[in-house]
Amino acid sequence: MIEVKNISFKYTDELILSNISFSIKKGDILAILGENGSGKSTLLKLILSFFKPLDGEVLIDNKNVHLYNKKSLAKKIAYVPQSSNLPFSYTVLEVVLMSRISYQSIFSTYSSKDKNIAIEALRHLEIEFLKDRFFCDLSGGQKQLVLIARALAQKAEILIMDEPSSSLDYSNELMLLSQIKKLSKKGFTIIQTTHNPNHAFLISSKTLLLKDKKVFAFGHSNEVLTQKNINSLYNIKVELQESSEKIKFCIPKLDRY
Ligand SMILES: Nc1ncnc2c1ncn2[C@@H]1O[C@H](COP(=O)(O)OP(=O)(O)OP(=O)(O)O)[C@@H](O)[C@H]1O
Repeated sequence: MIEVKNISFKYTDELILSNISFSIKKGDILAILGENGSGKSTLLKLILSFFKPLDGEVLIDNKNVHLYNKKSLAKKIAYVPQSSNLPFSYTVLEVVLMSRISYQSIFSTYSSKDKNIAIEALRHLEIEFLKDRFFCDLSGGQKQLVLIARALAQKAEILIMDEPSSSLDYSNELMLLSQIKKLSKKGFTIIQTTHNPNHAFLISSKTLLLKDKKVFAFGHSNEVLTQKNINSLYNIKVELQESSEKIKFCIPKLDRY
């Protein structure tokens, strides 16, 4: 359903990504991990068609992303940016309603159906009470939840999230992971970048590790997130253990520091 084929990319002279290939299916949750600056956000933006790759292509349902028009692509794929500084001087409800623009003709305004969908998305994330607040007055975590609600209201089948839980408190972080898992069971495909291997163990069917501009490993999370790979990826020492529910988790060793 999403195929990234041999893409390379540079902003200026220096290559940022080199010959990246992988593919995922409907219902997959893909975690992308790598050091700061390894190109995770750039890769998301290439999938979203914000940039054109130097070489290679991204296919969604066998069609190059650059061949979709804006509205039809917005019905396929929604983006939750790494964002708390977006300068929106709108209410939360208005920010979420922005996602419905691809469902309107040029002259129409938001319908009551659009409003209901926006409210439903806020309710889903338990933040309906924020609907009349100004987005710019919210905390970083609240803003993040609003942007996720905006993506849900877009009703796209693919969600691309850039470190979605980075500014959430522990409870909201777990709520978000559980929501992502539920969405994948409903057939949504989710790609998220994360700095936490435990998030990948908890919910991701697939994991992609980026290192030195290339794919360091890609495949089923439990096969990719080995002790050896995590240690090499970050140049750290971790130990892997397994919970009583057979979920692996990572314990860092601090003696390297
Ligand atoms: N607009 C830009 N112009 C020039 N270089 C850029 C631009 N955006 C990112 N870069 C560079 O591209 C490289 C990859 O950045 P990117 O944001 O994709 O990394 P990342 O893995 O998402 O990082 P982090 O984990 O810190 O969020 C970095 O060296 C960064 O400085």
